[in-house]
Amino acid sequence: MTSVQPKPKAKKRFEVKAPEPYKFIRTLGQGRFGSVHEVSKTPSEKHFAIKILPCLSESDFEKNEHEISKLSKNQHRNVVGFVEAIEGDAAHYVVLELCSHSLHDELCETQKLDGKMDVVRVYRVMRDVLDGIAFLHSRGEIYGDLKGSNILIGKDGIAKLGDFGGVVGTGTMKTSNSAECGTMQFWAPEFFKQTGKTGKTGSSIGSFAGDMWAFGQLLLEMLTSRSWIVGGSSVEIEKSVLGFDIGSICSKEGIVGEVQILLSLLLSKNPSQRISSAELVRTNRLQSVLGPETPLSRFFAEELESARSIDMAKIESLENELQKERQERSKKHEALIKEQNEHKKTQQLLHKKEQAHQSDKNQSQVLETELSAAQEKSQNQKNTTEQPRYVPQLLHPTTPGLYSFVFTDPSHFSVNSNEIIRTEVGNKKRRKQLCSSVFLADVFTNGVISVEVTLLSLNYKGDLSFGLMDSNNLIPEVGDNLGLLVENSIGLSTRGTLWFNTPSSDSLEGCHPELKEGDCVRMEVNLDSTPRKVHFFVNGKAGKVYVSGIPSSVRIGFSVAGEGTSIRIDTFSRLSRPTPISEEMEEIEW
Ligand SMILES: Nc1ncnc2c1ncn2[C@@H]1O[C@H](COP(=O)(O)OP(=O)(O)OP(=O)(O)O)[C@@H](O)[C@H]1O
Repeated sequence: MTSVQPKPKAKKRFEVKAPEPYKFIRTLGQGRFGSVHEVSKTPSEKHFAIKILPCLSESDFEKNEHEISKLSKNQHRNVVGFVEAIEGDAAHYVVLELCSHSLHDELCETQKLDGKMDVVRVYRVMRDVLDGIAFLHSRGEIYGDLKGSNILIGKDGIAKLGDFGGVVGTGTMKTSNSAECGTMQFWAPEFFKQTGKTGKTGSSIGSFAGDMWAFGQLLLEMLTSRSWIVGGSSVEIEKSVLGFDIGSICSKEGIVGEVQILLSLLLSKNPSQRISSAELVRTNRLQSVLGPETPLSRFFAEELESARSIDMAKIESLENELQKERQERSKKHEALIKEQNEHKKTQQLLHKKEQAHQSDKNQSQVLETELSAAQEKSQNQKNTTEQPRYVPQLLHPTTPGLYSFVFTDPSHFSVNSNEIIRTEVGNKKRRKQLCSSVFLADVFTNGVISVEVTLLSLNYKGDLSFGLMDSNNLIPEVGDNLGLLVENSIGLSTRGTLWFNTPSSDSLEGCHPELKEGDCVRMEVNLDSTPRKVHFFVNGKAGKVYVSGIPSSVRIGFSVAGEGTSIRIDTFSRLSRPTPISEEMEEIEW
């Protein structure tokens, strides 16, 4: 019997088949430069996404290597997870974390239903995107292709930047080929270089300010549920971008106050007036999409009404004034505390002296031995009752150990996995250690949150404070004081002092022993109890006091003064139940 030879198929340019040990499951999408597929890995059966980038020429090879290198070197909570890259005969296979959908899908769904996206959802997604963009910008990288289909929503619900084909470092020129330079609908006006003929594009596409324009377009699209850049051809799109006027869109859509200012700062046609990603993170302006209006936003809205344009200098000077006022107040507060502490010390010394005169020396020795034995006994008892009885649960279960941060000034820190190192101390001319702060990106409003850190390296006594602040505060500026540098904050300093920058309490010395390198500090914030509470543990031992009446929404972070000081975040979890507060602990009101 002769076997029938199958007719040879026409040779494909590259095979849409997964490389070993991956098995093809289904196609997820098709981009301009490659297709994306869901695959499972044998033998674990874990699912991933594989992006197939054809590699048919030298220039394809370079472009693919560039994308892979940018993605693998810039891993972050808000960047799609890179697993590995496999070089095939005619393609590069990039294995990625499998995400559930793109922001573009979500926007299409909302538009189909004729609805508007919930503002909390808008805020959450855009804050994730901003953190990702700010992270890239802090490393001198431009994202270059921000749009809904490049924002992927992970299985963990976190928005991440995907598709690193557009990423370039500063100083790198991009080609003028629009197919390789992001998507025209998201191009900033300055990228359309008018040469007399419309449709001609500039030679350098992509800048930090260009990323912020695209961020603004995306935010506007999410808030209004429609895209404002229209047109089917490049000429029409160019016309639409150059004629774009955020002022008239805001009045048409009834967008006022802080949100209008935010959009105007992002969608300013002048790139030098556009807000930077670092400034947007620092000022926390994005939070305005959540409303409600503040007196400051009303002031700005009135200003806008009359001027119809944003006076950047005025905004900056207002913010500087506000900041100065805060710093003055916090200096006064600190001086007052110092004075009170000095007074307390003198009083205590006088009291001790009096006691020494009155008592018999021998009797006092007997008493002291009895006292220390009793203290030891009670400490032992305390330790047994304070064993943590909770089941830790990671807040970001799919990316255990990787957290994202908000910095006073990212250039003052370097982050290596969960280790945060203070690299710069600011204005060295002043020969002073200037304090800088770093916060976990999350704002907490409920639950029992436990954050445990190890002090890896301390530069000098009292150079670090670990605590929380009211999330309504702006991220503080670099400054002279420790504490968290702002009002409505508390922190445990490495001197063992509990700092209070609160309306009703003074800082307390000796709450814990002085902290040293290698010590492990845990802060437990209970936002579910009435009143809300926070307490600290050093190497498992609770302090003498706990704080009640903390704000309903808080940020957790550090203020660091010493150059080279480093901390590691060991656990960051939600506890199923709070650690009981011992009756011996004193309650101090916020
Ligand atoms: N890691 C992933 N997990 C799940 N889906 C993904 C993943 N990466 C990409 N996708 C899906 O595949 C589609 C194609 O992605 P790709 O990045 O190749 O192109 P694009 O962004 O849609 O288009 P363009 O190439 O024009 O930028 C995306 O729209 C997205 O829906």
